[in-house]
Amino acid sequence: MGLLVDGKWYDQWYDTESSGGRFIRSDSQFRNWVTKDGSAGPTGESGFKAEAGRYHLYVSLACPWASRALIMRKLKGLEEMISLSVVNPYMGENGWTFAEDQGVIKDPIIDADYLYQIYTHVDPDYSGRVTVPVLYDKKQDKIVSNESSEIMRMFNSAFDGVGAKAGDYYPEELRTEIDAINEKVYNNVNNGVYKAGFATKQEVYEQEVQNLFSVLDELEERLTQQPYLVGDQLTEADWRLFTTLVRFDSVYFGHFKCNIHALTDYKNLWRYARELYNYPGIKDTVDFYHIKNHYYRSHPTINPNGIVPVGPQLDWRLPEEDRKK
Ligand SMILES: N[C@@H](CCC(=O)N[C@@H](CS)C(=O)NCC(=O)O)C(=O)O
Repeated sequence: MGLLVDGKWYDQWYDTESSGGRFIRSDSQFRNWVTKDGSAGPTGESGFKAEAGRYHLYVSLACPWASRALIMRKLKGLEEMISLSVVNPYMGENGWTFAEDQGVIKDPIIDADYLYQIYTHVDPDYSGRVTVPVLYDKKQDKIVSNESSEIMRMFNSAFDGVGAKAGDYYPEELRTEIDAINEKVYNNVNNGVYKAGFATKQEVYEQEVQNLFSVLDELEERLTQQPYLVGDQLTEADWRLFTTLVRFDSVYFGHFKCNIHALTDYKNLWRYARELYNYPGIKDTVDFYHIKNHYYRSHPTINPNGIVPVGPQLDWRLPEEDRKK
């Protein structure tokens, strides 16, 4: 794993030394928005109009952030409209690569070997982390965005006039509630597992893992009252939680030591996670080979020998009698 400094790649692990053993995620730098008419979005420049065939999405099937974008692309039926590349699950000294493996989809734009070449292609002096997802504008040869939460929002509505499927996962009247739950889930669950897993001090790890499980307990309780995080309707808040839940027992429980409980110990959350997994189209976006091989092989500081565990054996099917709460 590494990063770019003035367009040059350096192989370097996260620095937790200067932050008291804490993992601090850096902010994404490309923050433009695809909009219906090409006007500027909440951040960034104008000039990215929603058009079929114009944009390309780079993802890792292992990555929970990239998976959010992939899920929204699926839900909104944008597969034909927005082309896709998938990186190799192993993220080593060159970061994400397009080396051949099952499920890898090569880069059609510059036939890059490494994802960082996409970043330097649009900005030869780029400094920062090279992350997925990346939404790329083939018309202007620019990166639109490398921030998954914003790519999700664009996919949710920007392409509605050019043939996207119906469905609004961020409805106006629920936004305040969605934003509030997203904030809590992001800090304690989505990023919480990373904060626990990458902590390099015992007390930091313990605190992060406690925060994570206290929020999972809260969510478990919430799901006794209502089927989804924000009431009766599926929203982006559910899909954002889902990408962490689906990786939980296979990776975060063991690799990131988030092991106070397994997801399968939570009656409601486990049922809910399976319901979302079995939602039309969603399981096509989940690849346990990429998920397990990425995490267990790419983090030598926490799993130096790179052994990928065989289990756990999980049954993601949801029997008919469990479908209704
Ligand atoms: N805030 C970003 C985070 C994306 C992110 O951190 N992706 C990880 C993969 S799960 C990555 O590419 N990491 C490479 C690195 O940090 O060098 C987003 O939500 O899009």
